[in-house]
Amino acid sequence: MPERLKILRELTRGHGIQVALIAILVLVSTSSSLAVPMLVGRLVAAIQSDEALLGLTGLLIATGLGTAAAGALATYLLGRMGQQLIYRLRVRTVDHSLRLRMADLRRQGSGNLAARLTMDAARLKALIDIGPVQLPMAGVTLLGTLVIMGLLDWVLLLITLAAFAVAAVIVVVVVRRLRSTYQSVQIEVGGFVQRFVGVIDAITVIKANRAEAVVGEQLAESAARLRDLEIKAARMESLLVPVINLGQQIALAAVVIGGGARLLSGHLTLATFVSFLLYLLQLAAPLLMAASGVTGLQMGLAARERFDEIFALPREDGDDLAVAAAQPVASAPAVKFDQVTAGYDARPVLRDVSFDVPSRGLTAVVGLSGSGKSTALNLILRFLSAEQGLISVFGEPVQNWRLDRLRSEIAYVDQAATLLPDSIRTNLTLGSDRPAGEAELRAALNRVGLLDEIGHLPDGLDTVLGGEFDLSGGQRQRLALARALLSGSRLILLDEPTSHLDGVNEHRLREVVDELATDHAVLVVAHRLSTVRQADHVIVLDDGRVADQGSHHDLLNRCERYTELVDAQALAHV
Ligand SMILES: Nc1ncnc2c1ncn2[C@@H]1O[C@H](COP(=O)(O)OP(=O)(O)OP(=O)(O)O)[C@@H](O)[C@H]1O
Repeated sequence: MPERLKILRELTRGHGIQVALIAILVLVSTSSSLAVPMLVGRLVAAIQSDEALLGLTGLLIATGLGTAAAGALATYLLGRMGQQLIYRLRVRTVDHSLRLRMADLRRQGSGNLAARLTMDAARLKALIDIGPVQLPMAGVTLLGTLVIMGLLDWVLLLITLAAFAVAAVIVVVVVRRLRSTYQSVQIEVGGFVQRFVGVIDAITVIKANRAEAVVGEQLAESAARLRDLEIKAARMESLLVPVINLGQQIALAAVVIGGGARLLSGHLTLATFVSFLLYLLQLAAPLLMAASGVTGLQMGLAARERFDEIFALPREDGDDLAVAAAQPVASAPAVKFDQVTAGYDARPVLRDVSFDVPSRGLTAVVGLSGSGKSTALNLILRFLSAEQGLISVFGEPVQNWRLDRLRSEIAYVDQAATLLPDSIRTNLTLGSDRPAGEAELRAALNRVGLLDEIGHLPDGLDTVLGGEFDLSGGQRQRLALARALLSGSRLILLDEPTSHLDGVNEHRLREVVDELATDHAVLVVAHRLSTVRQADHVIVLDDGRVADQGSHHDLLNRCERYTELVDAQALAHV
C-alpha cells in the first residue's frame, strides 16, 4: 500500500503550499469537531453543578462554526487542486497520444484514448479529492476519537473495539475485491466507447446496409457487460455503510450495558458517559469516510494504471538517431529506396524494393490494390520503419532526420484528402512555418480552381468544415493540394483518390501537378492512366516487389505486368 500511495505524492507535486494549507484547515476542522462532545460533557457537568452556561455555550457555537468554515475552505481548495491536476493530465495525455507511433495509436484506438480523457481522468481526480485530505482526515479523526474515548474510559473503549472488529474485517475484504472490479469496469468502458466511435465513423456504411439493428445489438451486448460489472461493484459497495452502521449499533448496545453497569458501580460519571456515547456516535463518520476513501483510492489507482499504459508507450520521435539535424545533400534524389523490406507486425508487405525519386519531376507508383504503394509513402513519412534496407530523403537516411524536420520537407495528400474539422484557413495553413497572407491563400485556391466555390460559402475562408458545411471529395482533394502548394515543402507525396474527378478539375489538377513537378519532387500513387502518361518515371509494384520501372512508353513495350495493369483498367482510362 505505501508503494501505491506514492501516487499521491506524484499527483500533488508542485502544489506543496496548497496541500499544507489544506492540511492545516483539515486539522483545525477535525480537532474542533473532536472538541464538541468534550464541550457537551462540560456543559452537562455545568448544568449538574448549576454553573454559568453562557461562556461554554458561546465556545460550543464558535467551535461548530469554525469546523464548518475550515471544512468548506479545505473542500474548495481541494476541488480546485483536483481540476488543476485533471487539466495537466489531459494536456499530457493529448500531447503524448498525438506523438505515439502509428501502430500504437491504431492499437489503442480513438475511443479508448477518449475514455482516458473522460472517465479515467474523472476517477483519478476523485483520488485527489479523497487522497490528501479525506483519508488523513478520517485517520486523524478516528485516532483522536479513540484516544479520547480511551482517556475517558478504557474499558468501554475495549468493548467498542471488540464490537467493531467483525465489521472491520468485512470492510477490508470488500475493499480489496473492489479494485479488480473497478479495473474491469474501466477496461470495458474503454472498449465500449471504442466500438461506439468506430461505429459512428462508419455510419454511412451502416445506414446504407441497414445494419443499425445488428450493430446496435453488438453495442448493447457491450453495454450489458458493463452493466453487470457496475452492478457487481455496486453490490460490494452497498455492503460498506450497513456493515459499519451495524458495528456501531452493536457497539452502542454493548457500551450502554457496560457503561450503565460502570455508572451504577461508581466507576463512571454521567458527564463522562454522555461524552463517551457522543464520541461513539461520531465514530461511524470517520469510519465511513475511510471506507469510501479507500474505495475511491482503488478506483483512482485502477485509472492511474490506464494512464501509465499510455505514457509507457514510446513517442515516435524516440526513434530519431540524429543528434544534429540531418544535412540534406543538394544533388541527392528526393527519395531513395535501397533494398527495402518492410511490413506491419513482421509481415513483409514490401520486399527488397529499390527505386529513386529525382528531386525534380513527377514519379508515379502503380500496382494492383494491396501491392504496397501506400506502404511506401508511409515509410517515407516514417509512419512505419523498414525492417531491412535503407530509405533516404534528400540524401539522408530517414532515421537520421529529426522527425519534425523530415516532415516539414514533405507535403502529403492522402487518398481520402482528410481534413481537420476546422476552418478552411486552418486546413490550408496546417504545418506552415510562416503565416500566409490572404492574397497568397487566394492565389493557391485559384490555382486548384477552388476560389469561387469557397467564395460562395457563408464565411469564406473561415467556414468551419465537418459540421454544417463540408466539401465534396474532389473539393477536399483540391484543398489538400492547395495546402501542398503553400507548404513550401520540396517533396510532394500524393496518394491519388480512386474516384474520378470531373473532366475540368482533372485537367486543372494535372496542370497544377505538372507545374509543381518543374521545381519539386512529386511522388504520386497513381490510379489513373492520365497520371502515368504524364509522369517522367513510373515504378511498377507487384505483390510488394518492384516488377519494373521506366517511362510509360518503355514499360508499355517491355513490362507485361504494366501492360496488364493498363489493359485490365486497373489504371482508369481518364
Ligand atoms: N495498418 C496496417 N496494418 C496491417 N496491415 C496493413 C496496414 N495497412 C496496409 N496493410 C496491408 O499491407 C498491404 C499493402 O497495403 P497498401 O495500403 O500499401 O496497398 P496499396 O498498394 O496502397 O493498395 P490500394 O491501391 O488498394 O490503396 C495490404 O495487404 C494490407 O492488408
